[in-house]
Amino acid sequence: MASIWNTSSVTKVDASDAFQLPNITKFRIALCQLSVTSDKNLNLSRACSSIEYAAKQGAKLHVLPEMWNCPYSADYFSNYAEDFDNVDASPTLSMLSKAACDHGITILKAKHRKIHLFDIDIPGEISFKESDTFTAGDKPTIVDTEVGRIGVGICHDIRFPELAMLYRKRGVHIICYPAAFNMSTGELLWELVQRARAVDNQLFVATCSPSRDSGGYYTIWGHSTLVGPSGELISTSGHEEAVVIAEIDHSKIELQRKSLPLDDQKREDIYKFIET
Ligand SMILES: NC(=O)CCC(=O)C(=O)O
Repeated sequence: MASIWNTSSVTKVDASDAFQLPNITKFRIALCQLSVTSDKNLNLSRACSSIEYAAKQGAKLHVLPEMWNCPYSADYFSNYAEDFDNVDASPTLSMLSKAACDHGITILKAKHRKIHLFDIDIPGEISFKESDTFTAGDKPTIVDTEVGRIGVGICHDIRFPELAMLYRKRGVHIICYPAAFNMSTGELLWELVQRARAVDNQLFVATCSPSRDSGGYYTIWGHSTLVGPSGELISTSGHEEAVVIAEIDHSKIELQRKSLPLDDQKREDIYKFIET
């Protein structure tokens, strides 16, 4: 399903897309900003320890970075790839599945494939072409959990407001973006795009990045962050390895939408958002 701007028809939203408070209205989220090396087993064991730590802190939702088991560098991608249809043959899925059982948490309810591949060429600064090694996903990912309806995007997906708008229209409470922004675009844009997606759509945005010391040619910006529905920065990390534990209170969404009813103020006589 794709989303586009169009001036002649309206977004199709059914009753199940209306904003509803989830069963748990206040809970802790963990953003596990991991140091990623070329040693995959070490990456898995670090992720496992972070999940354990976060679970002990009472976190109900754990977000891991984009590329947390493999350095963000095209020459590693194919060697580190795993068969996600077979848990036993996948060291990563096996570890996550065990962690879910050990700590009584839910992992792996959906699979999101990055919709917008990161192809960039800033002369003298950075050049990267994901489309040389990856194929883009072709659908949004929405998953209902006890802590709310979650929309997923991966890194570069955050730059596309239409995806976040589509999630908003479908009743999402939190958009999670595992990510790995870089030093060239991170400082100027990373916080800006997160706050923009949150404030425009009046929902929570949670991001999680590897830490800066991660291996590979690409230097990572870090700064995993939780932003609230009025665009406020709730909690963030620096660039080093860290687990950010923060509170999500869904009543903030209701409050923000009551105080500033953007949906009612929209001028759909002038512009309309549709899904195709
Ligand atoms: N891994 C990515 O998609 C990086 C996106 C990024 O840094 C950007 O500026 O966009």
